[in-house]
Amino acid sequence: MEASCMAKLLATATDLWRSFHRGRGIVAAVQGCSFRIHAGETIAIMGPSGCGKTTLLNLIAGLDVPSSGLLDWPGLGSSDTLRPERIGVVFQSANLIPALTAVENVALPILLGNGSDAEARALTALATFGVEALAAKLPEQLSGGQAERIAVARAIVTNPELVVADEPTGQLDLAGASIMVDRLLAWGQRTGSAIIIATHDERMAAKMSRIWWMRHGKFERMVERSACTGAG
Ligand SMILES: Nc1ncnc2c1ncn2[C@@H]1O[C@H](COP(=O)(O)OP(=O)(O)OP(=O)(O)O)[C@@H](O)[C@H]1O
Repeated sequence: MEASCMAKLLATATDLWRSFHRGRGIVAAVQGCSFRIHAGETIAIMGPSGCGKTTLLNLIAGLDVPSSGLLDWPGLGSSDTLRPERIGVVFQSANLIPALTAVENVALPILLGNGSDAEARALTALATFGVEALAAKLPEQLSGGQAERIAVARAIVTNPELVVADEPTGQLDLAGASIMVDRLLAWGQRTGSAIIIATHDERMAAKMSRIWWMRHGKFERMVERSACTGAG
């Protein structure tokens, strides 16, 4: 699905700031960012280490609250009902639960939402990323790249309208990263979901319809390839 300004507005932010106390000082990790995210959009957040990508993703996913500014999810509901149904999250370094098998990890968001057919849906999500054969493995038996594929399967298992992924391909080689992102984008096209990934890899970012370049907590440059420019 091609995103357009007619597409459902999922999230909107105006002059978003997030600061942290560190020692005696304050770090302003996100500084005055404004944007809109529509259904079907694919967005890469790029920029040097420490520029604020993870902090911004955590705000968009409702995992953290801004220090100031407005953040709203008009198409997704209130901030306390966003996850796991409406927003799927891929954390940096996969973050699988060690005591659960791959399929149990992937089924977890469905079980948390009291959904049905959790195992069957988890197997389908694993198959989307070609890792259904790993269903019975524990995280300690997986390579970093396999764990990343399973973490992405977990993020899409509830068919969320927005997927937020923090460096989801860091452990994969170029070919593996490309296949995984292609499968995620194909899933997004089928479902009409929006996908935002933070990445250091320009080849992955080039697959997305928008690129937000960050520096020192601010949007330095926004590259828009789709008709809908949601900045500001
Ligand atoms: N909980 C926290 N407490 C204090 N400082 C923090 C906290 N979280 C992030 N920061 C600081 O905010 C800034 C932005 O960090 P963030 O993790 O968002 O950057 P990033 O672009 O995701 O980096 P990377 O590419 O290395 O993952 C950094 O200076 C970081 O040290």
